[in-house]
Parts: sequence; structure tokens; C-alpha cells
Amino acid sequence: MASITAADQDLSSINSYQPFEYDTGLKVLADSSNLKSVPSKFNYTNQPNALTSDSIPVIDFSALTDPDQRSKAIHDIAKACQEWGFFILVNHGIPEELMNAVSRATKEFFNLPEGEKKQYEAKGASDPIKCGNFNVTTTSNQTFTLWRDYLKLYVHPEFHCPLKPQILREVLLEYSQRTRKLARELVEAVSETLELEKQYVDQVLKLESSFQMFAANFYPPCPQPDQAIGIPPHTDPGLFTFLIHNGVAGLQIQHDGQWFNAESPRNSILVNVADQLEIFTNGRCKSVMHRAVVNSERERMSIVVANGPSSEAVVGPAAPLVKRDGRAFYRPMKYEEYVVSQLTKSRLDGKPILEQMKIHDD
Ligand SMILES: O=C(O)CCC(=O)C(=O)O
Ligand SMILES: [Fe+2]
Repeated sequence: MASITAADQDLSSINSYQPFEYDTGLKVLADSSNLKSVPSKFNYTNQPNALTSDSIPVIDFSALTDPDQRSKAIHDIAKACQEWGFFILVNHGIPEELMNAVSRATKEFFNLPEGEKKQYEAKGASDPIKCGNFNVTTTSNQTFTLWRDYLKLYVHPEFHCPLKPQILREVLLEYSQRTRKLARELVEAVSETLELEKQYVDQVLKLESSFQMFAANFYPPCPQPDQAIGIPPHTDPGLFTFLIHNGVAGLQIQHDGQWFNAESPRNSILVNVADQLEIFTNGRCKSVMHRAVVNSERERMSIVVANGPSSEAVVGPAAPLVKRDGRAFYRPMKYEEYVVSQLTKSRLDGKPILEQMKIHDD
């Protein structure tokens, strides 16, 4: 199975990759030197400013289990998925202590000696455990490195995890189980809003064996935040992406052509609609464009879980929706192939793969 990564699917200006690199971690560079400017290999001119909005949807997950509130909660989720492709999930039931433990263990991983981490240097997209830096090449053939160290793990249907720090395995196993359950409940809610059988999406996309990926992104302070980027604009593969972070802002989402800061209350989970949910719902849910910007003051860490369909599932628009709409607006593709395409085809003609999947009228 190929990698599902944040940076795998970018705006059309970014069209080819020599993605994997294990240089000395960016963290080491940032820790060891008193950097005044961004080293040229990271140069990416960027406008990190964004708006703040108090209309970013907030969903109270506990309302879904309250018979008096469920139908309103479902309606709110549907609205958020359609209008923003993004919402802030509160009262989600995942213990704060578990989220903190995952963050601590992940931070410990980034703090390991370089030699220890280097064994997980990525050789290719299909490595189930990988870490390092990531390079992006633009249409004008300029390659730059993201201002980020990452760790990526395939955690379901097979669970992969580095041996150190020891605690990581235990906390991550639990976090991946709980987030999977949460993702399935959200998918069920979406199924209901579309007037499909409750278990329709779950069954067609074989969520019992969903492909789930864990990614941790570590962004050291950056001396010139407008000259580098953590992760350029992209959409995620999968159904729902869950993101938590260390309280330092940096995630921005695109809405109505503008960038917005995705600020979140403590203990919440930031949820975004990903590509396969847009495709399956025949465009009703929107896979939101987002990016991670960096700042000069504080290090930032985000922890991402990409909840996908089964890698074996062929994902196209759901048959009952195609019937309702009169036609399919997207081509079907096996999820595994979609992910592989992201790393290859999507960059050759400069179009994000989601765009390539769209069937246009003409
Ligand atoms: O770090 C962030 O806020 C964004 C991460 C992200 O978009 C991803 O890993 O897909
Ligand atoms: Fe992302």
C-alpha cells in the first residue's frame, strides 16, 4: 500500500516529486543553529496570513447519542461537510489523557537520536513506517523541502509502529482503535443524512478493514515564515481526517476562496472531509483544501489520523446517489490505486488527482 500523506496531493502549481529524503532532521538544524534566515533548500514564497471566522462549524458529538438531538446533530454534520468540508468536533469521547499520551510519545520519537530515527528513513511510498523530510517540485521544476519532520505509520488493517519509544505502541494502538470507531460513527451519520441505509457507506467501502494512517508533523520555529511552508495546500485522501495539535496555531483551511485559521478549543478534534468522501457522495461533501503554515516563535506538532476506506474498495459515487443525480460526477478507482496515483500521475500534468477524477459535462 502506498503512502497517504498530507503533502501527497497539492495544488496544480506543484506537479512532480522526489519526495523522500532523510537529511539530518530539521529539528536538529533548528535546535543547533541560531537561524536568522531560511536555508535556500526550504525556500517557498508564501503568504501565511489568513482570516479568522467564528462561523467555522462546531459539532458536539455527544448529541449524536441523544435521541432528542440526533437528527439536528446529523443535519449539522451534513451542513458542515457540504459547506466547509471541515468542523471542530467536541465531546467526542476520546479521553484527553490518551490524546496527551499520544502527543508525548510522538514528541519522544522526534527527540530520539538521529541514528535511531534514520532506520525508518523512507525507501519508498509503501514502507509502513517512515520518517524524514519531504521534497516537493513545482511546475517550474524547483524543488524545495518542507519545513517539517514527519513520522508516518500504517496502523490498520495492520498495525505498524517503531520500537522506540516503547510507550508509543500501546498508546497509538488504542488511539487508532478509538479514532476508527469515531470515524465509522461519523460515516454512519453521513449515510443517514443522505437517506441511505445506516450501514451503507460502511459496508460498500468495507470499513471493517479500513486503511488508516497515522502521521505526526513536527514544525520547528521558522525565522522567516513567509519563506517556507510546513505543508503546501492540498486535500487529503480518505474519508475523514482527524487532527490534534500542541496548541500552536498553523492549520489553515480554504473556504470561498479565502484562507481561514482553523483555531480549536482544547481537547477538540479538527475533522476534515477527504477525497473519497467527496467522490462517494457524488460531490455533496467537499474535500477541503488546507495547508500548514509555520511561525517564528514556537514549535508546533500536529497528529493526524487519515481514516480511509479499505485499500481494496473501489470508490466511486454511491449508486443510489448517481440515480438521484442522474449521473456520476466522478470516476471510480480502487483506493489503493488512488493512493499510488497520488504519488505518480497526479504530479505529471500538474492537476491534483481529485480534479482528474471529475467527469465534466462537455
Ligand atoms: O499540521 C497541520 O496542521 C496539517 C497537517 C495535514 O494537513 C496533514 O498531515 O495532512
Ligand atoms: Fe492534510
